[in-house]
Amino acid sequence: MTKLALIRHGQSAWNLENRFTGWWDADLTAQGEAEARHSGKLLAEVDADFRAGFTSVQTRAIRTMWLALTEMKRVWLPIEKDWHLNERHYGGLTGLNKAETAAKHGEDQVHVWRRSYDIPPPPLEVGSTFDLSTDPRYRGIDIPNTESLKTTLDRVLPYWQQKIAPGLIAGTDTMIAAHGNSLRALVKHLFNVPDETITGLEIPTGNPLLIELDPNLKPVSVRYLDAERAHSLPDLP
Ligand SMILES: O=C(O)[C@H](O)COP(=O)(O)O
Repeated sequence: MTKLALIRHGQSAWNLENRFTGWWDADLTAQGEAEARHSGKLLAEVDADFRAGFTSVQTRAIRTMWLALTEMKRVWLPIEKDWHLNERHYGGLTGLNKAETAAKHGEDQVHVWRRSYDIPPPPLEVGSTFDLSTDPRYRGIDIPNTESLKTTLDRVLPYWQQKIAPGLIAGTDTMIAAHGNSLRALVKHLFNVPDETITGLEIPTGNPLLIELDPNLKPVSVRYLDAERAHSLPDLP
């Protein structure tokens, strides 16, 4: 069985401040760094031979991968960074405090923006402080101004199929360090989770989700490595 480890980055500065983050490049907090190292310690104990890694182009995911690999003594792994694994773009909500936004627009509206499958938040205004169109890492990329979980899946999936799946089919144990919603999209695909229930899946920061895949990439087992910080798991397909 091939092993796939999905790691949501450790706590970021904006997770701590409870701000909508999306594509904004918030870095890890000291606690986030500790969570990333702990992920690496847990992964080092797994009976696996990780030989490939993928991250987004966002600092918190990249550094989570580095810190985990350092603990695993595997900094030599080839790592591919790609924006297709970025967090879901939070549009015009980027930078706002989640609790203040709920107080202003109501809990129900904020829940729709955060957890509906196909309703995106309002778009980011052109010229906003959080506009990343001049960021060199996105040169030549038609960056979105908002995304739902559905449109996130629409860009994660081709990348998975073209870049990640072939290695897994060939038997390469693989790590992905990414984000709450890009990983949620991937789990939806792998476990055939229906649109209505995927939004209930919460992946904790810095707790690797270890999935064993058969040669058709069908999951045959799934568990969080840190059982004490585990959340509910999707049913096996
Ligand atoms: O982008 C963010 O703010 C978080 O990474 C994920 O946020 P969510 O829990 O609102 O999906």
